Amino acid sequence: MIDLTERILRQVIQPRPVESHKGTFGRVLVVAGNEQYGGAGIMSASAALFAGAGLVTLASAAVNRTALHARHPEIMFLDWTETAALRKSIQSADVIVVGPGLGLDPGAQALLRMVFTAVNAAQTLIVDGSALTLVAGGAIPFPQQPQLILTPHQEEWHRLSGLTIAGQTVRANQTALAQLPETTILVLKQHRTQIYADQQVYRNTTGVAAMATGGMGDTLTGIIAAFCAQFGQNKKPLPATLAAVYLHGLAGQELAVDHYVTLPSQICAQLPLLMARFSRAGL
Ligand SMILES: NC(=O)C1=CN([C@@H]2O[C@H](COP(=O)(O)OP(=O)(O)OC[C@H]3O[C@@H](n4cnc5c(N)ncnc54)[C@H](OP(=O)(O)O)[C@@H]3O)[C@@H](O)[C@H]2O)[C@@H](O)CC1
Ligand SMILES: Nc1ncnc2c1ncn2[C@@H]1O[C@H](COP(=O)(O)OP(=O)(O)O)[C@@H](O)[C@H]1O
Ligand SMILES: [Mg+2]
Repeated sequence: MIDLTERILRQVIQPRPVESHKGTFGRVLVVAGNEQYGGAGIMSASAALFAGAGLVTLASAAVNRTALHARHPEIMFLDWTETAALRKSIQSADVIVVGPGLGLDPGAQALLRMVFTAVNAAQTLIVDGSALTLVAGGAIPFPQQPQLILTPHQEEWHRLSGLTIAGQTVRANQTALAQLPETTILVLKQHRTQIYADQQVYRNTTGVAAMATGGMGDTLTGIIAAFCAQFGQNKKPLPATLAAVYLHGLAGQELAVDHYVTLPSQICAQLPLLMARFSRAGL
């Protein structure tokens, strides 16, 4: 087990090239947030925006449009029942997040099937929340083509792998991961999140109990997405993922010095400050 340190941030977060534009920093599409869990989609997309993705689109239940734009007009919005437009949006994305607040009803199942069918081998697909629970149900297999990043909490991993929380040992987790598409990265969230990839296991050393608030995992998906979009090119999604997990915890930890609880929106606001600090450290 390799403990993550600040070094991963200096290694991954680079000063922005002078000759650049929004397209340089990647296109993230977030498919998330039904009528009940609209906040999940908004938090994931907001985190992608604050973590530096060049263009962010949220595909969600139509009712979430105004709430999103009242907070962040920078994020584009798509009604996820507009299937042709959604398919087009999937095709032009570099990184897709699917699942936070998606729900488990037949509409959510159809949407998940559609996303899994439309993604291609050049893309990164981050699967979280309800989407993991739906796959665990057995009727919708993970796609083989894209780079998969799964971000279950321990109960979601229980549903997916069949391993009880007490049975989630390193060896058992590695064996379960070997049943999934070959290059899958597993981010197994808990108070000290573990990341499994390439036969290796990493342990996050940041994060505090002040972060135990609904929406904190939704927020992590957006940070991973933005990091893969900006820094995960040339088939290097693993360092980008490790840095995103570390940064998410560090933001919460620093806030917790004088905040008893830390909200996802506060974590987002910290991200550009921390990224500036660590990109300069690399100079
Ligand atoms: N504002 C919004 O829109 C929000 C929308 N959300 C969306 O809601 C959907 C459902 O997601 P969900 O995570 O809330 O529920 P579910 O999948 O039933 O899992 C909970 C069960 O797992 C257990 N558990 C065990 N270990 C655990 C661990 N380490 N971390 C966490 N849980 C752990 C836990 O144990 P217990 O609390 O009982 O001790 C409980 O029995 C999903 O799409 C999500 O994206 C949320 O993000 C919230 C904000
Ligand atoms: N006590 C804790 N210490 C450190 N990190 C925590 C703690 N509680 C929660 N977190 C972090 O918050 C996130 C929770 O994810 P998740 O349960 O999926 O939340 P949600 O679905 O509500 O967005 C994970 O990244 C987890 O590591
Ligand atoms: Mg979650």
